[in-house]
Amino acid sequence: MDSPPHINLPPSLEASRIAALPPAAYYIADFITEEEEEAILHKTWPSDLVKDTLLDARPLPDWLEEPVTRRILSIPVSDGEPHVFAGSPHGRPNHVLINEYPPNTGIMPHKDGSAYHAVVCTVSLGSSLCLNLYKNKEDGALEPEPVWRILQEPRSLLITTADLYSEYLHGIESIATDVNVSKETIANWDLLRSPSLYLDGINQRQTRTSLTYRDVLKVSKLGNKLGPMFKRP
Ligand SMILES: O=C(O)CCC(=O)C(=O)O
Ligand SMILES: [Fe+2]
Repeated sequence: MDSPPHINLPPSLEASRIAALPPAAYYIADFITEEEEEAILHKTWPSDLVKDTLLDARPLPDWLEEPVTRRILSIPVSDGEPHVFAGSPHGRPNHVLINEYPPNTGIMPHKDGSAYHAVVCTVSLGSSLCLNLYKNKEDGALEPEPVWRILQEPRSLLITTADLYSEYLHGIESIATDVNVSKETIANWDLLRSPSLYLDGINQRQTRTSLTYRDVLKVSKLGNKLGPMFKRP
């Protein structure tokens, strides 16, 4: 499970595409090192007053830009193409949401809405858990079972875009153990760092912290209009 001391990023996101999902989602298991994970977790301790709050600092502090933003911007979507934020209004993420999920903590199925450009980059720290993707029935009600599940390992980067952003909902179950974890049920199984950890079908959760990088379209209205939405459930 040790992460490499140096990170070898894929030559393009295409190499990390989650083929089972509609275009397009990408998963890079080793996006940061254990040392970088530790350093970021240290920064998000409550003393730094950023946990579970909207970080509304511009520009983003160095420890959120380096290494994560720099690496995101360094990977072309495919050969000869620019990075995944090239088409976004600010050309880069300008906003990071930090969420903490102790065991038995989740987030209700939801869509992220029109405040953001439709590219979401999530770095996971500390523990693995499953992100569920849901769709609405014809009548608008939520299908109770997820259509797909993505297992997010610590130090991984997950990128979701396009229809996955606008047409599907995402959520995390409030459970302590993810069950039925297998090649058949996990969309990104072939891209996992350590699939052998889940051969019994079980992921025992520990506290997972996520950093969600997005481009907020209208930065100036952020404080007034969006602030209260970002409290954790
Ligand atoms: O923590 C995550 O991976 C998801 C968070 C999320 O969906 C959100 O904050 O909108
Ligand atoms: Fe979300």
